[in-house]
Amino acid sequence: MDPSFRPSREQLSALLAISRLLTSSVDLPSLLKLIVTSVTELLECEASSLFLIDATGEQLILSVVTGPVGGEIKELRIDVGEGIAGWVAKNRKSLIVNDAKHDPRFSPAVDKATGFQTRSILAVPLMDHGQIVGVLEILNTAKAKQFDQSDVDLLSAFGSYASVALRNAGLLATMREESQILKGSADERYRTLIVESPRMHEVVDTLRRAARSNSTVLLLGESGVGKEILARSVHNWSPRASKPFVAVNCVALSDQLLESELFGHEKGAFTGAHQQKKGLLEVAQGGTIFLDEIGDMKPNLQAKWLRVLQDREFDRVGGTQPIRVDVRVIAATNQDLKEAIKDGRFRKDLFFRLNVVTVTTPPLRERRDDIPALARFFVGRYAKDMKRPHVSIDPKAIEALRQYDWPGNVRELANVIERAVVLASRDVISVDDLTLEAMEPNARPTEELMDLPFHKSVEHFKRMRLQTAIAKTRGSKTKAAQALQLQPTYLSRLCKQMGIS
Ligand SMILES: Nc1ncnc2c1ncn2[C@@H]1O[C@H](COP(=O)(O)OP(=O)(O)OP(=O)(O)O)[C@@H](O)[C@H]1O
Repeated sequence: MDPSFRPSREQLSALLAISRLLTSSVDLPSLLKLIVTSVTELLECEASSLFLIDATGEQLILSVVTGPVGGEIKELRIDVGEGIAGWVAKNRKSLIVNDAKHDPRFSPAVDKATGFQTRSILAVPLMDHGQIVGVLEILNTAKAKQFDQSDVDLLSAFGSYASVALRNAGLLATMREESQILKGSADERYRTLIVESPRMHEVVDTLRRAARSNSTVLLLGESGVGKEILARSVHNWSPRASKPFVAVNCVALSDQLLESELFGHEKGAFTGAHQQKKGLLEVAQGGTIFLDEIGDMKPNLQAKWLRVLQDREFDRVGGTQPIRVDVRVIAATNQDLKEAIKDGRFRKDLFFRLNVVTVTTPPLRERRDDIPALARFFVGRYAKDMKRPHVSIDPKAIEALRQYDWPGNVRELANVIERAVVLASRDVISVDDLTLEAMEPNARPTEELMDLPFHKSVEHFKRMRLQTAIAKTRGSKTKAAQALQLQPTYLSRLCKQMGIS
């Protein structure tokens, strides 16, 4: 999105409302629908369609369209580079074509599938952490309206919300797509591990040694300290590196879904189980399975995991034949498992099975020597993502980061830097570009929000709603989620992303 884009008041409040709507939708199909219907309304166009990039990154799948044929599109895949959407995906640039029939990039294949007769079209890329995830198109068929730069700006702003909402809802879809899971180990965000402080060197030394064996590893530490990146590193250092790494978040899914995702199911095991399906454990065969937030696993599943850890075998849901697996298990939690055992929430025998190589990653405030290197690393990453290659950070800003307490740890630091890279008006990020105070409950009046730059205002607003709701319920995220009409798991994810502890 063009950083100089200043939406009108009406556009800003429409975008805020849409952002709320999109972030409160938790399942992928309804989110997709919501995206195309709200963008059609916001941009006052006749129709819109959304393509998502497939697991190979080489094709776009037409995922949803508005208009008369909305519900019943035939599956359509186009190559990256083909047609308008393909051009946008390939070049990662928005494109206006006001006379589609005479533009050589236009391909009639999409019109055929959607039933549209496209006259003018505007398409923008949907990006997430520097990677293209899809293309959003709006179009007119009968109307003679020409799209212009103001439409590009508004659609791009909308697109950045849509990408975040897709990232949030994508978790489930990702878990269902085996190829995506396998690709997960190459995820950009987890490729480089920064280690500077003596305490992190100790952690890494222990884990490197453990990586050579098949021992179960238990990673403890506050949210956002880097447990998942360490788990992926253990996998990469181990002899299993060429095999899959499968990450499973134990709180993101309902009990029943988590069980069938993990263990798979036989045909007819429950309503909707039309065919046999492999579970993630089988997908991880020969590799590593990472159980994130294991402290939140329900007792019934804990018992099944105990069997996997003891005997390396399990049954599919509805199955009678035990299946043997060869997987290395890494588990992580930010909970005090000993407390959880005392409260009867966690099985003691499972804890003993997990507690083989146990490593606690210290919070960022206890290893401040990591902060400068991490900050520079994130500046480089986001500068590349935002196509601002000359952005750097002032030593005084680094010092301010060193002094801060980081309740949300490395994730919070990454968020602060991302915001600074997006919003900084000059090429050197200064102390003023860091929104460290934003961690305080913030009650800026709406009027004041309207005067902030676009990204800042939306983020302040979201943060304010979350913090106020959590404060009102004296820290109960479940009650706060109820008050905000969000799923508790989704609220937890939002808090995590924004570094709200
Ligand atoms: N040492 C590090 N070097 C580079 N990036 C890091 C490092 N530590 C954490 N990060 C980045 O910070 C973000 C948060 O880290 P990660 O997801 O591993 O934390 P976590 O402890 O698993 O969090 P949670 O408990 O909330 O799941 C990720 O984007 C990760 O890539």
